[in-house]
Amino acid sequence: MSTAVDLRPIVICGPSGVGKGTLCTKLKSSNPIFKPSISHTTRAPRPDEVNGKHYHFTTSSAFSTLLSQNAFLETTNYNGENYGTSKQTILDQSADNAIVVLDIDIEGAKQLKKTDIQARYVFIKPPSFEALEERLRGRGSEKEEDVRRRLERAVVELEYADVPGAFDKVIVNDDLEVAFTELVEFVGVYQTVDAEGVPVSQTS
Ligand SMILES: Nc1ncnc2c1ncn2[C@@H]1O[C@H](COP(=O)(O)OP(=O)(O)OP(=O)(O)O)[C@@H](O)[C@H]1O
Repeated sequence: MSTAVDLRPIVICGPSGVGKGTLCTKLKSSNPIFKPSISHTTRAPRPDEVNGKHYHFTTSSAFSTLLSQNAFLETTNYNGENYGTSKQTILDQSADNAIVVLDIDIEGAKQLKKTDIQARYVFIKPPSFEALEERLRGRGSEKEEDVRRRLERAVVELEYADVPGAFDKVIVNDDLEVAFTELVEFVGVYQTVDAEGVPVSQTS
């Protein structure tokens, strides 16, 4: 017997360093149905990158046009190039039988809520503020000033997570495996490949 799979995108929010990326990576490697959203970018493709698979490679003027049409949930500028998560891309990927997993900040989530995209919103909480600080410092990828800025932002994000109805599910990422199990249960699609990539079961 097969049950219809809920293809609504999964939005994963939470303060920097809480483990969103770690959980998203685990989710995506547990079942090929989970896909990251394919961003638009103005940067040139690298030799191994395929347009429409790794990114939607776009000219600066096309990017500006999309921006003026309010086509993006969020945009970033990195190394002088623009990157954006397009709402239409999320709709297209969902129509193509993928569950899009979005690791976006709260502002991006608020933007998404204003659209007609029916997503499922998950907030990842640290077991404590001290644990968050420890993880951020432990990762060692940010300068002290940046760590402080991220922690200040975390206070605001954690407050927003407590607003009734802001998220469909709040998961405390204390033990990673426990948090991952909670995430999988919420999403309702069980793993088809184990950590070695060996098939283990079908979707629920
Ligand atoms: N449950 C956990 N217990 C201990 N450490 C963890 C746990 N989950 C993740 N980590 C570690 O915490 C650090 C931050 O995790 P990660 O980079 O996934 O966070 P993030 O929320 O994606 O951050 P950012 O938003 O800045 O990208 C990493 O070093 C990761 O290995």
